Order: sequence, then structure tokens, then C-alpha cells
Amino acid sequence: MATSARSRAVPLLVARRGARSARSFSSESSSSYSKLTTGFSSRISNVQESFFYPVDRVVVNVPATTANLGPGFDSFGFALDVWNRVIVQKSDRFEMVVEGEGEGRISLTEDNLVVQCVRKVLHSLGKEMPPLRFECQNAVPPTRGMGSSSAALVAGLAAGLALGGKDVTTPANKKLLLQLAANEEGHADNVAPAIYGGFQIAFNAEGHWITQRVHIPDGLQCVLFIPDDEMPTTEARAVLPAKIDRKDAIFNIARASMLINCFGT
Ligand SMILES: Nc1ncnc2c1ncn2[C@@H]1O[C@H](COP(=O)(O)OP(=O)(O)OP(=O)(O)O)[C@@H](O)[C@H]1O
Ligand SMILES: N[C@@H](CCO)C(=O)O
Repeated sequence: MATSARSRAVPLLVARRGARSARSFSSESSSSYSKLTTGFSSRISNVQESFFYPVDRVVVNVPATTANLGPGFDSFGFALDVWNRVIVQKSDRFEMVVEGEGEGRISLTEDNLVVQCVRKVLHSLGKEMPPLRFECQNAVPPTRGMGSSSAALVAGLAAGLALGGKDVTTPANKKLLLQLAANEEGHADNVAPAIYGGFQIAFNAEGHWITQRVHIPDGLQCVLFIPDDEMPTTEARAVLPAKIDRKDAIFNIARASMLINCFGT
């Protein structure tokens, strides 16, 4: 089954050993090389150690992701070497600064997705959100199919957990982060690679989100075609049929399985 590709970044994998990746990104219609992040974790591990310390400042780096990979609708996604950085600091008043992609369009008020996520996590930990200064340095263009909302969700939730005293580098807290982020997003194909890096197969099993890494060859690069036009995920999903034929399901199962096998051989 395919989702609407109109106005979404379309990934094309090419093996280019030793080739350089793009250093910067633009939201203009363009094709661009981006390395896949094949490391064993995303740079979410950069969150400041927070065990037993009052945390005043948190820095989170979260990658762009591409999801719906081939036949893997809502389940296959991988991380790209394009990063948003969110710096959250205790302050005497609320402040939001957005630089880079989405500047001038992304909300500067407390309804910003990153802020909402920090507040939500702190609430769930029984804490009120203190006055905070947010600095968002964005390289991920919003509403182009590069997982900008997932990057914002993961950054906000991770920052909230860290401010609430959790060490988000531990496997248990990464798992918690996956549950929180996928529940917010409704599917895990962007948030799983945003948290764990690399190529992830993610799904929901009886209310619990599960993700598994697909080992991919080193040196793969992804060519992205990024459209000028924006397409919010809600609009793209709205054109999908609620049901699919058995023959379409069979078509998809076979190709999804073959895609994973191709990466492994
Ligand atoms: N850096 C950001 N900071 C705060 N909010 C953001 C940020 N980036 C995106 N958003 C929010 O997410 C919305 C875009 O989400 P949407 O799911 O439509 O696109 P996407 O995540 O870029 O695409 P896809 O999920 O298909 O890859 C924006 O309208 C904005 O509300
Ligand atoms: N699988 C998701 C990816 C984009 O968020 C979708 O198609 O909505």
C-alpha cells in the first residue's frame, strides 16, 4: 500500500561509499544527499546526565527521519544525517527562539509542540513546568515528509524527562520515550529511528510500541527530493482508504519482506 507521495520528501537509496553528504539543507525544491545515520544510537544520548542532579540546561539533538519506506507504511523508517537541536534552559520567564527551518512559521508561544511536550512529561512526573528558555536550531524542514513533528516531539519529551530527573540514555528510559512519542504521533515509523537511529521496523503490539533495527550496509546515502509545497501529515493521511483488498495486502507483505532481505544481503 502506498501513501500519497505528493509534496512529501521522496527518498532514493544509493550506495556511495566515501561520498560526502550535504552539509546544509534548504526547504526549497531540491535534491540533496544525506547520509543515513547507521550508528547504534541517535544523538539523543547527548542529553545531559540527570541522575541525582537538579538539571538547569538540557541539549537534545534529534535527526530527521523518513518513514513509509517503500511498502513499509507506518512501520519502516530511517534516520537521516540532518539534525534539529533544542536547548532548554531554566530562566526567569518563558522564551522561545526558533532559528533555521520553520523560522517565522513555527509557533513562538507556549503552544509550540516542543513546549507542550516538555509540559506534558513534567505533569506526568507530578511537576509543574518552570519558566524556561527554549532555543530551537532547526535543519529539518516542516511538513515535507522528513519527520519534523517527530523530531519536535522527541526533543520535547526527552527534554521534559531530563528536566524531570530521568536519565534518557538508559534503555528503560529510551523505551519510555518511544512509548510517549509514538502515542503522541499515533505511529512509530518516524519516532523510532529519531530515538534509536538507523533503519527501524516499528509497530504496536497490544498497546505497546516495539521497534527493531534493520542492519544496513555502511556507506549508504539517501537522495532526497524535497518539494516546495507543504503537505501536513493529517492531509496526506486523509486520502488513504480505510480498508485494502487482500491482493493488495499480499502484494505489500511480499515486497516489504523482500525489501528487508535486500538490505541484509
Ligand atoms: N521544529 C519544530 N518545532 C515545533 N513544532 C514543529 C517543528 N517542526 C514541526 N513542528 C510541528 O509539526 C507540524 C508538521 O507536522 P507534520 O506531521 O504535518 O509534518 P512532518 O512531521 O514534517 O512530516 P512527516 O511526519 O510526514 O515526515 C508543524 O506544522 C508544526 O506544528
Ligand atoms: N507513516 C506516517 C509517516 C508520516 O508521519 C504517515 O504516513 O502518516
